[in-house]
Amino acid sequence: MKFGIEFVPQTDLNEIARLVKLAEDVGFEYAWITDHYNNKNVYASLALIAQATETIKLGPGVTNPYVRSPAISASAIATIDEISGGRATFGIGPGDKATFDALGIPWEKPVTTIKNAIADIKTLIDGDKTAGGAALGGVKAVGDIPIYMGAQGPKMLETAGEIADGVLINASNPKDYEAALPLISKGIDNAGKKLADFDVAAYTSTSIGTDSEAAKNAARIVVAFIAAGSPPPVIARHGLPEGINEKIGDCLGKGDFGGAIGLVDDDLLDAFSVAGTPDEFIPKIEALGEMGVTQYVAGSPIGKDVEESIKLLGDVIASF
Ligand SMILES: C[C@H](OP(=O)(O)OC[C@@H](O)[C@@H](O)[C@@H](O)Cn1c2nc(=O)[nH]c(=O)c-2cc2ccc(O)cc21)C(=O)N[C@@H](CCC(=O)N[C@@H](CCC(=O)O)C(=O)O)C(=O)O
Repeated sequence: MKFGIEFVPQTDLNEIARLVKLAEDVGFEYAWITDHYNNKNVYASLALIAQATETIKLGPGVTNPYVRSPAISASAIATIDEISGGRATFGIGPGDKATFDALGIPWEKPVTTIKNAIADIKTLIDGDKTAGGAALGGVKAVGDIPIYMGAQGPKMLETAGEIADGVLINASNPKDYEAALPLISKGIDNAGKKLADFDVAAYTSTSIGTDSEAAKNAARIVVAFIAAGSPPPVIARHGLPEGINEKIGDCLGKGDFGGAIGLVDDDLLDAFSVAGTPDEFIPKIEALGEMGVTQYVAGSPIGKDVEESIKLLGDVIASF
């Protein structure tokens, strides 16, 4: 099992770079930085992290093909590869409708758009010319840059299997991977590739601590947002009460975070996060591995005390 860590670049970037260095020191192999237009810039964040670290691979987790053209993304990730001495990875997903509505960007044919974007980005990173004649000049990737797709829908998962080197799935429970793996495998088979060469990364909401209840409580608000954004089939997949996503969504919509958190019981925590003590973590990560997960990505909130939690995750990593 490989281990990654996710940060949302909305806090002090030098602190994030310091925490990624700590993560590298305790055994994490990947750092993924989320990309939302209303947060700090993902590539500026990655440049700082590249300077602060030596071995950890790093990249957007995930950008999208709508806010930046493939040429701009290719130049940006090739630059990170150059700065980091060949450690760049590249995560790209379809983004979300709410974002593009706010930006006035039409969100059309996401599968086709991602396929075309990845084809152009690969062409440019490889130093070749696109059909339109674009080519990178003053920046050159050090080597191959693995391309991951952020995906959750069936078509997007199959497409990831077909055209990417790995997939980042926003899901924390083995049931989600039981459903996702056949779709990813279909795409891998379509492309004549091997599952063994493909990285299935579980982008999980993580909260670890020495006190189980405190760790679980730290995850409840994040799980509330995930549950509220989960479609009915996902609620049903986890055997959760029908309409719980709407109930939580209503509380969040009214700013009633206490009410939303009050609705997040341990079944919801188990469905949408990995939370508890290190001893509780190990069997949960093993269960994800049994479903075909090959990279565990520790996502928000990571824990009540992030620095302490990264060290505890280091103990978990040491046992794999
Ligand atoms: C588009 C959408 O794909 P999806 O994978 O479910 O999208 C949900 C999320 O993955 C997407 O919003 C991501 O960008 C969210 N996301 C992030 N989104 C961000 O904006 N920033 C992030 O940092 C970020 C991180 C992230 C990490 C992991 C992860 O799994 C997702 C992440 C969907 O509806 N897919 C369906 C339908 C696809 C579709 O539109 N098909 C049409 C069009 C086909 C065509 O396009 O040609 C058709 O069949 O006709 C499907 O896959 O079956």
